[in-house]
Formats: sequence, structure tokens, C-alpha cells
Amino acid sequence: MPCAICNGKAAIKYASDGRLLCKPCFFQTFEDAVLHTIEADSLFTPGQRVAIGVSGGKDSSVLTHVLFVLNERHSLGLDLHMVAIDEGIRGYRDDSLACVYRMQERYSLPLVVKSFKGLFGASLDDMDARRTTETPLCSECGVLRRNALLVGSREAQADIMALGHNADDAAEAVILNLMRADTARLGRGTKALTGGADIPRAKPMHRCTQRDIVMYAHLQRLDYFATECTYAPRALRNVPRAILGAAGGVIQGVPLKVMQVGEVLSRRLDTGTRPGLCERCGGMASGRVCQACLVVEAEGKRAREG
Ligand SMILES: Nc1ncnc2c1ncn2[C@@H]1O[C@H](COP(=O)(O)OP(=O)(O)OP(=O)(O)O)[C@@H](O)[C@H]1O
Repeated sequence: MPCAICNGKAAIKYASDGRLLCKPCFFQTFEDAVLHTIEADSLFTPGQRVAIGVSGGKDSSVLTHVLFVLNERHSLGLDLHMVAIDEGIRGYRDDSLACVYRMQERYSLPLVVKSFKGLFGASLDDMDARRTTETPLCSECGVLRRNALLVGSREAQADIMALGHNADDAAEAVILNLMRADTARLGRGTKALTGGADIPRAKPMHRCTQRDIVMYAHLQRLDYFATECTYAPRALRNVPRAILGAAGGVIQGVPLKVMQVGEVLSRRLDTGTRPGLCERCGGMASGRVCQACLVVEAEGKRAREG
């Protein structure tokens, strides 16, 4: 089959729109899609210090590589830094952090590492050990990680964060919030730029599908840690992930379609209320105190009760 762009020999299906492409055209198309999001959503301005959240996983490894390439190729003028969070998950984050250190060497970017233990007094494994039931810890972990990324980005004196969220992540969030009838958060994750109250969060791969990201990482032979998090089997996200996985076999570009619906619904349901600042830590909060401070408070109580 001929490549849909250059008529050369096609080797890869571009999952976002189903076109068959050769390897160089696939790389170019994927990188152009990220550049398009950066420009269309005005994510960055020249001279900005960008803290890339790097976990050692495929998404942030691809993001770091593509931002590094685009910054050079298009003279974006970005001062790229890396921020990594060690949640304290034995057999998972320790190995993926080793990958982050190798990335630091490869791209020669400054790196800030913050740990849950250092910031909140307990690792995720410590928090799990205090629980008597197998409750999913992923939402608490996500809340604390967001806060830790903010602390790390402040330490790096970053103007903006760049995170590796993709279209599948956004679609999973839309489906999860639909199932919970959480209309206030329906559009959460569907925007490429959020959180003006503190350091904003940009998602340059927001319109890239997971399939294309995995293919890009594989064909570029990027170094990343592929093992799933120890706690992943308990994650609520497995439900929407399974739905999207099943639909992906029969509907082209399904994550992008679900994401578009989330965007439309969130605009229609927008009440105009914007988050303020937490009175304890200064992070973003919908109430007086942010989710991270509430999680830390609950964990402290658990630890005292032994
Ligand atoms: N431990 C971490 N340290 C720094 N940044 C992180 C960490 N975990 C997640 N992030 C950032 O948040 C983004 C979304 O994380 P999430 O866990 O939802 O996705 P993921 O698919 O596991 O990402 P990745 O493949 O990069 O690990 C990541 O791409 C990365 O930019």
C-alpha cells in the first residue's frame, strides 16, 4: 500500500484518522499534530521555562522527545526542564525513575525530583499499608501528584508545566464522569491548557491517541518504562479504558470523538465558577481547602490512629 502523503511504501496506520503512512511521514505527522496544538491553543510563548512532568512512562518520554525536537526545529525558544515525582511505589516508580535519569542524560535537561515521603510524610506504599480494605488509591495518588508537580515546578521556577496527557486519557475522564453523573467535571481533561490561578498546565499531546504515542515511542526506539503501576488493577479508569478499547476495534479515532463530545457538553454545562486558591497551601482549590490538603489531613489521621 502507498503512503497517503508521499506515495512511498506505507508501514504504519495513523490511528487518529486511519491513514496509512511510511515511517518518516508518520513521525512528521505526529510531530506536526503536537506543534498544531501548541500553536492553536497558544500553549507556550518564547522565553518561557517549561517544566515537563516526566515519569519515565511512554507518554512523558514521547512528550519530552517531541518538545525537545520541536524546540530545536522551530526555534520555539522554550527553556525546558524536567520534574519527576517519586510516589514511593516499590517495584514500579523506582525502576521508572531510573529511566528518567537516563533521559536527563540524553537530553541534558535540568531535573527536579520530589517525593511523597518528603512532601507529605508517607509514600503511597505507606498509605496503602494503613488501609484495611483494597480501596483504589489512584484518586488520592493523582491529587497528591498534582500538588507535588506544582511544588516541583515552583522549585524549578517554571512559568508553565507540560504534561503527557493524551486523547485517550481525556476520553476516559469524560466516560468516567458521565457514569458518575458528575456534570461539573464532564469537560475535565478535555482542555489543552488549564489552571491560570497558579502555574498553568499544558497538554501538548492532548489530541494524540494512545496508539499513535505507543507507535511513535516504539519506532523512535525511545527508552521508557513499560510496566503498569502496581496499583493499576484497582483503578476505576479500567472501566472506561475497557469500553474505549472495545470501541476502538470498530470505530476510527474513538478517543478523539468522545473527547469532542466532552468539550461540547462542558461548554453547555459551564456554570462560570472558577477555582480559587487553597487557604493552606496556595494551590488551586474549588472550596476553601484543596483536595491535596484534605488527603494529607485524612492520611495524618489514619497514621495517628495506627
Ligand atoms: N511520577 C510522575 N512524575 C512526573 N510527572 C508525572 C508522574 N506521573 C505522571 N506524570 C505526568 O502526568 C502525565 C499523565 O500521567 P498519567 O499517570 O495519567 O499517564 P501515564 O499514561 O501513566 O503517563 P506516562 O506514560 O508518562 O507515565 C504524564 O504523562 C506525566 O507528564
